[in-house]
Amino acid sequence: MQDEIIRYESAGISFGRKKVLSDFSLCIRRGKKVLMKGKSGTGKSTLIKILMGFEKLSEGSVYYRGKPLSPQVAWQVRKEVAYVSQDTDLGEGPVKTLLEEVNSYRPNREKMKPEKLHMFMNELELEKDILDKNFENLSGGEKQRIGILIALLLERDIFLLDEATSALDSGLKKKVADSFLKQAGWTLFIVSHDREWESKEVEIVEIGKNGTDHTNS
Ligand SMILES: Nc1ncnc2c1ncn2[C@@H]1O[C@H](COP(=O)(O)OP(=O)(O)OP(=O)(O)O)[C@@H](O)[C@H]1O
Repeated sequence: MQDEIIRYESAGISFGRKKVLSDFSLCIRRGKKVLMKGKSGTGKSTLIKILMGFEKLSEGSVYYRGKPLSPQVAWQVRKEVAYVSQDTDLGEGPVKTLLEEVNSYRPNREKMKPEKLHMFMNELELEKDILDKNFENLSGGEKQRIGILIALLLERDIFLLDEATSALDSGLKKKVADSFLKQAGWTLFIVSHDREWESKEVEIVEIGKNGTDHTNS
């Protein structure tokens, strides 16, 4: 299908002898919002890392825009998709400098418009003076919001959000979730334990304890 963005087919994940997930199938089409829920350790984060090329499937297949994942396709994913990981670690240095560094990667160049920066900072309730602070010294919730800020500044329309709001207070979780969910054109693959993501726009996929097997396609 032309509008297919991500598809797992009978995917299985093992680490050594430990089977984490088996026979998992899921298709995410353009504009869909999918929330993956399930107990800790069921392989949710790993499924996302596989798309980025950070981990590999042990069984089955994964496709991006209809193409089986290969190192080249994983590279395409990294250029086209905004990924917010569970713990945003950008190292040390002033936030402003880190944002400029992100901007220096060729595919993202000229994307960081100051007016956008201020609009997104406002939405994320980030004060201007955070730009001069050392990233390392920020709170967990502030680091998380900088991760989301970067994802938004990249102006992409496919997002992989791995516990992107876990350290935020409930009001802010809701605000962030709503601002992502209202974008009809965005494709969202969300891993979260936060209830704030559960809304009518979202398809919920439950992953079982021993690797369940969700098929929606
Ligand atoms: N590189 C790795 N090497 C060995 N084991 C790993 C590796 N990555 C993940 N695991 C293990 O695989 C299991 C699944 O991890 P994963 O982070 O994908 O789970 P999760 O469903 O996202 O959990 P949580 O909800 O706690 O974030 C865990 O038991 C984890 O310890």
